[in-house]
Amino acid sequence: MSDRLLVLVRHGQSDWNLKNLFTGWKDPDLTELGVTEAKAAGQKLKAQGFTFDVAFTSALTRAQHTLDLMLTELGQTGLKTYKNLALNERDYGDLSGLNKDDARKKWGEEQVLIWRRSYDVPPPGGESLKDTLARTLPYYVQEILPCVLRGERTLVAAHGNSLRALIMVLEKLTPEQILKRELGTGAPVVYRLNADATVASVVDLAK
Ligand SMILES: O=C(O)[C@@H](CO)OP(=O)(O)O
Repeated sequence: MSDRLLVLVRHGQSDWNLKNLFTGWKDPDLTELGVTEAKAAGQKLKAQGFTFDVAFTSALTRAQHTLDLMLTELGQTGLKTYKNLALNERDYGDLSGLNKDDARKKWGEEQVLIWRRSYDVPPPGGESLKDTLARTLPYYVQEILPCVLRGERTLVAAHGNSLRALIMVLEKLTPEQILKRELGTGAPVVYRLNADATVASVVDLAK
């Protein structure tokens, strides 16, 4: 296989997504809708004929559960899987557990958008996207990318912001461009890489 396939999937809706709470490194599980979204992601990949040789996920339940559900749908429950906190969600620090609308009322729409989507402004006590990238990128380069370049078809189930950090590098996005990039829950993004690790093609299966 010299397909150099890399599929990134954000976990399905979590209990705290539903409650509109900043989540970060807190560890809520999927909601019923999140379970449905994760299964649908697996079914979508299966319908397109994908199978995988290796999977990576974070140390958090919502991503691991999403991966398990996808692998069940794919008929690949025994797949070699690596779990690492390098793929965890961005740490929201003092905002963790706060309601996002309450935060907007308290600090204003613009400040909350800066904390949620800017590249280098961290929320109080937490990580900026740049900080998140500083821990996800080495793991990607050292552990994930070698699998992809060896031709192992690779599935990654992680989080909105840890994946946005990787996508920023993969798609060479500027800090302005990444601000607007949102990832839907349970929406696979399918990359094929060139031998030099640049992106040959990207298909967002949510669209
Ligand atoms: O709360 C979080 O950890 C993330 C992902 O759900 O939220 P946001 O989209 O605000 O970065």
